[in-house]
Parts: sequence; C-alpha cells; structure tokens
Amino acid sequence: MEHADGTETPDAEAAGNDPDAADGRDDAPRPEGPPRTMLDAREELTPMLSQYLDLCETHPDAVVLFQVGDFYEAFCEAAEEVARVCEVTLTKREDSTGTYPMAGIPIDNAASYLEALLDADYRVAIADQVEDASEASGLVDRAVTQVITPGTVVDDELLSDATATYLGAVTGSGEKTALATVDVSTGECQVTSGSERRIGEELDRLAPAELLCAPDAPAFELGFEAMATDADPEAFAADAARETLSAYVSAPDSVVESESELRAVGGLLDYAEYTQGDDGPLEYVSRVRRYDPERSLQLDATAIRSLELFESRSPRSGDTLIAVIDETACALGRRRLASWLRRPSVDEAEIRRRHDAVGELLDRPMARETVREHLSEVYDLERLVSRVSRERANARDLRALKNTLDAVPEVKAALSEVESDPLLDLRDSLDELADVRELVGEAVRADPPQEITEGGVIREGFDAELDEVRATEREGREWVSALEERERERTGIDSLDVGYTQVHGYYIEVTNPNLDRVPDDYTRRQTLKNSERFYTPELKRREDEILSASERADALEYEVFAEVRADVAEEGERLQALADSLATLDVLAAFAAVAAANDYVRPEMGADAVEIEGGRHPVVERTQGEFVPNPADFSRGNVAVITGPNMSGKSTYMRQVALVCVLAQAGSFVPARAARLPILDRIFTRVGASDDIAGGQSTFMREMAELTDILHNATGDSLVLLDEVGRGTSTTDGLAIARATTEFVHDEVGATTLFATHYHDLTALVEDLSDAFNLHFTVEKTEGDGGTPDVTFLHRVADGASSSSYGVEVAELAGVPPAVVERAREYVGEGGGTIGADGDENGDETSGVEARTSPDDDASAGESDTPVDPQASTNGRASEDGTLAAYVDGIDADGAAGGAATADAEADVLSELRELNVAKTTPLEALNALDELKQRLDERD
Ligand SMILES: Nc1ncnc2c1ncn2[C@@H]1O[C@H](COP(=O)(O)OP(=O)(O)OP(=O)(O)O)[C@@H](O)[C@H]1O
Repeated sequence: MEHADGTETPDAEAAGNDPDAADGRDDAPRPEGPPRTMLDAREELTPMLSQYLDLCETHPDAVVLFQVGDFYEAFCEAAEEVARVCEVTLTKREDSTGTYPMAGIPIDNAASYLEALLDADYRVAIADQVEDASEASGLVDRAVTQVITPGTVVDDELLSDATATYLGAVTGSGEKTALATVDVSTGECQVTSGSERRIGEELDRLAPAELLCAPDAPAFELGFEAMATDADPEAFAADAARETLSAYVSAPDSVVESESELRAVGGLLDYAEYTQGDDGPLEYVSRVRRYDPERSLQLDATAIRSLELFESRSPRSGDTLIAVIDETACALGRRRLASWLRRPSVDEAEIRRRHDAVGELLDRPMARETVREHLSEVYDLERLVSRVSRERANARDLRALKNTLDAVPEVKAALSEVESDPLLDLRDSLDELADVRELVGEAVRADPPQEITEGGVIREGFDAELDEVRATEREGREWVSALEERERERTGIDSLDVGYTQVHGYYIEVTNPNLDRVPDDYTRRQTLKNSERFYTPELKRREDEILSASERADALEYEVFAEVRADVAEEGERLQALADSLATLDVLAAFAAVAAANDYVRPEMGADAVEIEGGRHPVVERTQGEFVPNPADFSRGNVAVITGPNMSGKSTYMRQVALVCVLAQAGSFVPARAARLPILDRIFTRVGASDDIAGGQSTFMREMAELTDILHNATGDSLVLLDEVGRGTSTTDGLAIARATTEFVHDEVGATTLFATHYHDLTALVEDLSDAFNLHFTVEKTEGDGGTPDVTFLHRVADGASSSSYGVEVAELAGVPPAVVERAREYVGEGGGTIGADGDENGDETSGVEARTSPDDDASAGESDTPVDPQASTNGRASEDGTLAAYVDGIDADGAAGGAATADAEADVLSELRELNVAKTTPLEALNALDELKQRLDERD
C-alpha cells in the first residue's frame, strides 16, 4: 500500500460512499464507527479491511487509527475527516472489492495529529499491530491498545504538566450525588459525594476534560468544556462496580461512604480500563481516596475566575496568581501548587505546619536554594511511574527515573540541619529507593536509544547470557574487520576491500584488473561495473553467527529490560509516596522563595477577624511600578462599605484581601506587613456586571443568581466580595438591592464582607448597622488648566465615605470630549453632587458621610417608572425571618405562597395578585410584593 501524493479527490460515489445508496440507513455518515461502504461489502473485504471493520464495530464511538507499517491509517468517512482535521493528504486504496478513501498519519510523529483530533472532539482508538509483521503468517494481528479521549490522554506530548487532566464520573442524585475522578496520567483517583449543588461546584472546580454520567445522574450545566461520554450503564451497577474496584483495593466498601460513590468509582475505572485497551486493572492506580470538599476552603468557579487564580479574565488584565507565585522547580510541584491553590486547607494545624516549613526554608536560604536546584533535576515521577506500570516506559524513562533518584540523597543532605517538625518529617519521608536506583543504574545504559527492541539498552556485566551472545557477535565482527588485512596479504591484492550491505551481507571486493589473482575458495556473490564481490565459506559462517548473535542479543536485551521494568513497577507505591513528598517539598520551597523575593510575611492563623497591615495585591504589585499598601481591619466590624471614584483601587483592594487569605490557607506567606487571619470556610465573589463578559444569560439575572447563591450559602466564617451589586438594573432598584443585601449579610450571615459601591447613599446605612463601617479611596484634587479640578489617584484606603464619585473627572481623563465633560459637570452641579467636599488625602477619621439621600441625585437616576424609597420600603430592613432570605426563597420556590393560611387571607392575597400588572412590574417590585403577600399570609396564620 503506497502513499500516493494523491491530489485526486476520490469520487465518493465510485467508492460506494453515497449516503443515499446505503439502503434504509439514512443517518449521515460519521467518521466514528464502521463505515457503511465496508459494511455493505462485508463478505468481499480483504482480510485486512475486514479486520479494520471489526475494530470499528467494537469501538463505535471512536475514530479507529489502524497501523499499517509506519502509518496509522483511517478509511472512508474517517479518512476524510482525518485528512481535514489533521491536514494530511486524502488518498485512496483500491482493491478487487472497491475503492476506499484513505488517510494516514506517521506513527513516529503522531502526537500533534492526535491532538488535532482530540481538539476536534473525537475519541481515537489506536489499533496497533500486536505481532511482528515479519513473523506473522498472513495477516498481522492488530488490537486496540488504547482509546485516546480528552480525559484519558496519557501521552506526555498531549498533556500539560502544570495541571491535572481529569476523567470524571457522576452517579446518584439529590444528597447522594457522587463524583469520582481519575487523572489517568498519574493514577490519582478520588471520590466524593454530596448534594447536587455541591457536586456541581466540585465539577466546576476540577473541570474534568471528559465526563461519564450514570443513567441516574443529574444533568449538570457545566461552566467549562468537557466531552460527555455515554459509558456502559452496566458498569455503573453496584455489583459490577464492586467487582471492578476490588481489583484495586481489598475492601471496596470500606474506601467509599455510599453506594453511589462505589458506583461512581467502579464505572469510572471500568471506562479508564477500556481506554487503556481493556487490559485488566490499571496498575498505576495505587490509591483510591475518598475526600470531603468541605474540608478545604471552598472556592467555586466564579471565585476562582474573578480572583484570577489560574486564568486572567481578559487579555488586558495581566497575570494570574499562579503565574506570579509559581517558583516550583519540577512538574510534581507545579501540579501540587495548583491543587493547593484550588483547594486551600481549612485545617489550622496543617496550615501552621506548612507555615513552619516555609518559615524555616526562608531562614535557610542556602538549604532552600540547594533543594530547589536538585528538585529541578526531578522528572515527572508520577507520570513516569504510571508509564512504568503500564509497560509503556522505555529505557530513557528508566534513566530519567534514576536521575530523579540520584537527586534524592542530595535533597536530604541539603535538609540535614533542619529543625522544624514538618521539614524533619518530610526529610524522613524521602525514600531514596537505593535498590531501584542501583538496579536501573546497573542495568540500563546511560544514554540509551528511544527504541527498546533494537539493542543498545542494557549495560555490559548485567546479564551473563546477554554478555556471552554479545561477545560472540563482537568476536565475529573483529574477525571480519581483521579479514581485509589478512586477505590482502594472502592474495597480494592491495586494493581488496571487505564490506557489508543490508541485502547481500558481508563481501570481499576485488577490482576487475585483479580478478586473476582471486583464490579458489572465493565464491562470486555480485558483479559490479568495475569489480566483483565474493565470499568465502568461513566469511559466510561468521556472517550467520554475527547476525544470529545480534538478533538474539537484541531480543535478550528487550527481555532483560522488560524484567527490570517489571521489578521497578513492583515498587510503584514507594515511588508514588516519594513523588508525593517531593511535590510537597517543592511547593514549600517555592513559597519560601516567593516570600524571600517579594517580602511576604507569615500570617498568624486562627484570629477572630481578618486584620491585615500594609496588605498588597500579589499580582498587581508586580506589574505596577509603585504599589500603595493598604490595611484591612475587620476586628471593628464585619461589613465594609467601600466607596471611591472609578479607577481608585476598590476592586484591587477587595481582591487583595481575598488573595491574602487564599495564599495563607494554601500554606504560603502573604504580601503584607503583618496579618492575623481567621480560617475561612468559603470565599464568594460577585463582581460588577460590566466586569463580566459572560454571554448568554442577562447580566442582571446572572448577578442575581450569584447573589442568591451567596446569601444562601455564606456563613459567619466566609469572606464575601461584592463589587457593585445592583449595577445591572435601574439605580433605584440597584440601590434597594444593594442596601437589602448589606443588611442581610450584616444581620443574618455575619460573613466578612467587602462591598464596593458607587451608591453613595449606601454609606449612610452604616450608622444603623453596628458591625458595618465605611471605607473610601482617597484622591488628590488639584486646580487644573482653566480652573477645572484634576484628579490624581492615591490608591489609598481611608476611613469614612467618599463624597463624590469623580465620574466626570475620570471621564475627562479617559478623553471624553471637553464639551461633554463640561455639560456633565453642569448636570452634576444641578443635582447637588458637589465636588470637593472630600478628596482629603489624609483621609483618616473623616467619617464625612456626605451621602445624597435622594436617588434622583444620581445622574443616572430616574430610569425606573416607580421609584422605590428603600428606607420606606417594608423590606428596607431584614426582619427576623430574614427578609432577603424570603426574597431569595421566593425566587427559588416559584413564588409558592400559601401554607396554612386561612381562607380569608388567601382570598385577599389572591385578589391582590390578580390585580398585579406583571408586565409593568420591575423584578424587585415583584419580589417586594411577593414578600409582602407572603408575610401577610404568615401573620394571619
Ligand atoms: N494600591 C494600589 N497601588 C498602586 N496602584 C493601584 C493600587 N490599587 C489599584 N491600582 C491601580 O489602579 C487601577 C484601577 O484599580 P481598580 O480597578 O481596583 O479600581 P476601581 O476603583 O475598582 O475602579 P472601578 O470602580 O472603575 O472598577 C488598577 O488597575 C491598578 O493599576
């Protein structure tokens, strides 16, 4: 079969590929599953194509790539798609049964093509030749050795080393929803369960690349891209799952907490096995761990996104937290760091241990830098071990393992003087695995080739039999290399050459003028233009000996290598444990390095309230020439209402408070002069509508849905960031919502809350709320050209409320035409929003609450038909059953008013409901009305 350069596109009809021609099957042809053309010609297919067809039938949801020599080939519809996606030439295969489109990708260089197919949302079944083509009598046997799917990629070239790629499986429903995940490249398998919402959050946090749903699992709306896979429903049955899991752990029921967890892990592992060629249990899955997401600081996907932990929200917004604090030296540490940031600890003792270790590594710069230097030589041990146990590791991998193990004693030596318990424990947990290191060192050559079947892999002196065979080969070759000299002497022909060709083997070459001197024992092998080639019986014998010894040696080397690899695989658990300790050490050393370079301090944990002196934003401070540190003191109250002009630093400030807490609970020191912090249970963020470019839902609806989530789930131990809540609707409604939210958080939730707002009226509220206080961002105002004020941002937070939003000045700074700016200034003047009462750069102690009391004062007010005076509203203050909760419950419960109300009350309420003109009611008014009706019913009960 040749790869023609094939400019010709095959005629689909001639190839029998016309969809309409396929009688009775009118679904469109797909690149996955058996091609119709072949199904129709089943009986006539050549043995090879019929083998291809069989494999397509057993892997109906994948594109089958079929090894033919050095290529992976696809045929028919699959060929067309592979040619398109991978940008390779579409050729055709013709035989007596028909013409089939064909496309191939080179096996040696398959990774980028496979990546293209995965990106195009295909699963790919790799059908390898599983017997040596030269030994096969007739058709070479082929089998699917691997199904590559987004969640089960194990190829290093297709994996990012910074993050884990998960395959997930969901079972159950309600409170018993379970999620199991496995990182197929490292064998990390975990399971958890909880309410559908919890599991939804956990899914968002882990963002598995591929998700299997059991028949009873709820349909999740995923906030990330994942391939949905229909797994075998039977694999999710409890008995089947128990059996699958029993190959991994001795007592399946003891590692899980419920049947849904058992079924999730079982179904998951069953599929993972299928993708690895259904070759039995996956040896590298050494641990199946159950965990409880509540045992970590919970950051939902919204918080992870808005705090820009891993991704920036927009290309403009610069770096991410992980980018600025990732000083890890190896891939193991990089993944561990990502997982600690994604799931900071809530275990105070554990956090202190990490801080102890970071502190000591900070104080011992020599030890730290030596450790980091040696860790940089550490290979991705977790993935290496998994390749070893999947029998995919080659000799280079084993050498990489040895190099990694070489670093371990050095790392331990660098830690010889440490004194803190966590570092002592960590040092002691570093298993040098001297046995494995020695074994590989003695067995495998230092610079082995990629291939493990062609010799050059095993060191001399390791295997006696191999040495003997190699000696025979060597002697033979030496004999041959001395032959030229000997024969020249014997024959007197100075130009006589001894050489070797692949086809003809060894020869003695004599040029034509010397042919008369050729001895009798020379037999002619080949005639060339100017010379003849000969062999002698002895040369032939030696040649056979050399070749068979060489072949035998290569085969023996492979055998010996496979034995060594199997011995290493036996130590998989110890290697995984070592990987675990190295990963932890790497992150702790990185934290110390970051602290040293950027002047971070150790936070004091277990405080009652967040108290930060001189706090900085870890990311902005790197990109900003001069960063102004700011304090945050919540010992005086838990709700801070923050005002200040646009661009004055409100968002930065709120995020820095959250990031300090995240870093601290992840185990890092923090960017501040000093910090006393509580252990937070969750961080919620609700950032302003215009900051969020998410499409689909109306931004206001989205904002309210997020607010609902916060108000339902925040606790007194949570940190809540609210950035301009209510901005997505009319000023009056927005203000009312902002106000009610603040009150509810203050009265009912008790969470540490930072509320940035442009609603200056909100600042007055603080007087009524004992645990709330105002903060504002100061600006410096100078007389500019022509008497108009210029504004300089000081980025400094101060007590009290700011009196003006300086929106007009910011508009001017941004280049809005002078005529518009002037006109705006006039409007502001008319509205009474004076500029200049504030701007006190010392800012302190001016509680200067110059709040405008009427919402109409705001330039953008008056959008609502029926202004609501928030103070006058019955809902202006949270009632003892939680007014806002009632709103929120109202949203959730579809407005189901009722209960045991009397018939009278019900009739009243019903008649009011009938009178309500829904089309003319704003969402907030509707909620207010609903709440009032509900309260009336409750009162009359
Ligand atoms: N403490 C600080 N020190 C130095 N520069 C800062 C500081 N805080 C913020 N900045 C700079 O000011 C810019 C604006 O800050 P930020 O986005 O936090 O303002 P904002 O008040 O939230 O604005 P808006 O109300 O328009 O959202 C930031 O991009 C940053 O470059």
